[in-house]
Amino acid sequence: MRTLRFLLTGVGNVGRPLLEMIHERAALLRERYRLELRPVGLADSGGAAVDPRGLDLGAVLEAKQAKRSVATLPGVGRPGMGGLALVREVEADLLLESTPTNLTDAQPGLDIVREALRRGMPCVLASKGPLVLAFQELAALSDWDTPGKPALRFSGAVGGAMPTVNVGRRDLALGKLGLMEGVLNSTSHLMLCRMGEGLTYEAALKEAQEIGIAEPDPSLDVDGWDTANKLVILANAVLRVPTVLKDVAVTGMRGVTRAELDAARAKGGQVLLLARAEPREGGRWELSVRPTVVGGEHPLGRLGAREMGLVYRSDIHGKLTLISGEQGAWGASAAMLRDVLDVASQSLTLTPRASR
Ligand SMILES: NC(=O)C1=CN([C@@H]2O[C@H](COP(=O)(O)OP(=O)(O)OC[C@H]3O[C@@H](n4cnc5c(N)ncnc54)[C@H](OP(=O)(O)O)[C@@H]3O)[C@@H](O)[C@H]2O)C=CC1
Ligand SMILES: N[C@@H](CC=O)C(=O)O
Repeated sequence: MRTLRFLLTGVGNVGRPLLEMIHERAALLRERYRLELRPVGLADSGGAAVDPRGLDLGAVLEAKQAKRSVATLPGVGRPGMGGLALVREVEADLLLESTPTNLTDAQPGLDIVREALRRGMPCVLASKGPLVLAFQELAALSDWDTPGKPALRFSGAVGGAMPTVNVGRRDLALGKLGLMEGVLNSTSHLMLCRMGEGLTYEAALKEAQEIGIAEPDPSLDVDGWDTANKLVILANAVLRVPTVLKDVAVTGMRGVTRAELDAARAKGGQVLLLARAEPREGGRWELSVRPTVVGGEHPLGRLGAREMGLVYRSDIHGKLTLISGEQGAWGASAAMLRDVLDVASQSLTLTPRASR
């Protein structure tokens, strides 16, 4: 039996279900993977909770359910202790990071992940800011560029449970990739569908917020930036082209009218907030995010309101369409868990180095 001691920064819509899954599936983890995942440090916006013997997840989840910070937990709470201090001061084998995405400076996630990787700690991210603003730097600090360096995984950051990064990078190995198209933001897609059914913009956004899929700042969703973030991550990770946000032409969905939604529907198609990566001369890619009318014959033309999708085209694999149903933040939590298992299977000797 192996024990992996983990830190989690961000205990919100993604972090909470992740802890629930770890708690509820502890027996299955032991039985199937001979693995115990032990939470030794958690941080939210109010501070941290630390226990090297393992925090009581039942008590943690109860506190978060009651909208209390983990820092209020008796005996283990550390009011005011941030994620960075957690990584510096608490010995652990693995960092899980799910703080809010911030496109200004990618903080607090970026410093937390940098510090963890520098200390030799594998990192699993749901947050996109560090990947979007510093992909090449994090790749250089991790196994992404150099085998043997600490693992960096982020499959939950692009499409939740839909295995966009894994399929593109691993399963389409050696393929020369062609046009890639995706509906990668659940919130805007749900909103476009609901508005097509007659809901107002505000009511549609409220539904997305209620199911926990909207960003803490929902302008990232509706203005196309969350989709652009995911396209930047896929371009770096799958297309293997160093890419930053300004390489993407971005138009959000706020300007889409009811008449446009109705017209697309009448023809059997729909309006999608579509991410596209199109190969051009000289190894260049043209990247865009914009509302796009697609017909019913398009592989994503009949995407349901609660679905996301991605179409890869490869010269040797052909066309591959991924569609994931039933969105929800838990899809990203489940993807983080699969990344944890990937890290656990690859690093047979994880070295705790948090106290240096
Ligand atoms: N929701 C989704 O469907 C998906 C989200 N993501 C990404 O995952 C990340 C988390 O999203 P989500 O869970 O929805 O967001 P939430 O707003 O629900 O949760 C954010 C968590 O981070 C905590 N937090 C905020 N600031 C800090 C800080 N400075 N230090 C430590 N913790 C902090 C919050 O604390 P407190 O609890 O005290 O408020 C909360 O626990 C985002 O980067 C998002 O882009 C990725 C895929 C899907
Ligand atoms: N806000 C995002 C959450 C996942 O990345 C979305 O709506 O898709």
